[in-house]
Amino acid sequence: MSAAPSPERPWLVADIGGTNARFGLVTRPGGRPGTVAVLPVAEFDGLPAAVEHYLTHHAGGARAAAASLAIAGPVNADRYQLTNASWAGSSTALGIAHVEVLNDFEALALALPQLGSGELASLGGPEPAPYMVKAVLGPGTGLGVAGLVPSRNGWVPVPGEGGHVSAPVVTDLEFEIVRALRADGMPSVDAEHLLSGPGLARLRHGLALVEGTRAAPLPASEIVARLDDSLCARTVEVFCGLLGSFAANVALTLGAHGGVYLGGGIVPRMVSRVNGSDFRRRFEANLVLSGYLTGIATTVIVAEQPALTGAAAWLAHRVAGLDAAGSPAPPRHRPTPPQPALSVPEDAHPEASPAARSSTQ
Ligand SMILES: Nc1ncnc2c1ncn2[C@@H]1O[C@H](COP(=O)(O)OP(=O)(O)OP(=O)(O)O)[C@@H](O)[C@H]1O
Repeated sequence: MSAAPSPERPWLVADIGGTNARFGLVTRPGGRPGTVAVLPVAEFDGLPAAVEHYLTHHAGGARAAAASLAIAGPVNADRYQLTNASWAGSSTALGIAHVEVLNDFEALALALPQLGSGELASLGGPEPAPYMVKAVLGPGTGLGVAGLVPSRNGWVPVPGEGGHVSAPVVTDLEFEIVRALRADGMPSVDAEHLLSGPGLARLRHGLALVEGTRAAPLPASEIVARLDDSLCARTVEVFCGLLGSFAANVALTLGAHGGVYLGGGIVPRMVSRVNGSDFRRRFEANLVLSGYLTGIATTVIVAEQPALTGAAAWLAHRVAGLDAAGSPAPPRHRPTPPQPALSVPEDAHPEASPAARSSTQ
């Protein structure tokens, strides 16, 4: 069991993505991470070299008493494997007495109960219901997804690999883009292949193919920045529509009455674009359960490095036995979820009799 953090023996927290490795220190119990630095993953051979660099060059040679590592990829006890970069190994190689390894979106989910209103921006819907299941997702180098479930003993994070489900292709244009990309060599159509930084570039390429034009490749940051370029603007529109449908899929799968939260490296940088897009209409556009989705808030996490906050909360929970999200535990008895406003059109399930439908409600 590790000691509480102090300025002399801080806790190291990290959020390791396919592009960026973010580090910070927690120097007091319950404190938020400070001394934050962001290092490029591609410039280091592996996690131990990046940790060594951070502690030596950004943290005054600090020696960590414990660490919490949020990794963009599957984790198994002390072992990690980045999905979109080469780093892999065991956390024991860091030589730190107590190390927790968790998924990066699991850490982001754990940050949610700690975030203030100034760290969140609405994308539509009602106020998020407290103490109900929450979902978090975010396009970055990849597409992360996780849930956060209230229990009698506090919040329970639910990691997964939801970015690798099939892409939520809905409109004729989206089908045409995917068909063009498939013909151009895209091997499969995971959601992450379209809803990520590389996905934005792929969507723009696909849109150009559909329109019979050629466009020199551009990175995601350029596509988002070029407001007066028609192809870039339409690419962002397609991205936002797909994102709305994907967020709805996650909300429906988890029953996320506590809200769907969006993080990652792209959406927080273009909140007004997403707000002015088809995102929310696509989120609510479900033939059977539109009323259910209308009652679910969609919110962008605009906090600085929120996954570090979640990684610190997880360590506090594991070391000091605090609620996993570092916040007061939810009520012992879960409130009844709002009843979904089911409005089933007569022709939605032509094979089902009214009696059969009502028995499922
Ligand atoms: N200003 C910007 N606008 C839009 N996209 C951007 C911007 N800056 C960076 N990106 C894109 O964000 C992605 C990186 O996002 P993020 O910082 O979440 O990565 P990461 O945490 O390393 O990745 P992941 O956790 O998904 O593996 C890159 O694909 C990059 O092109």
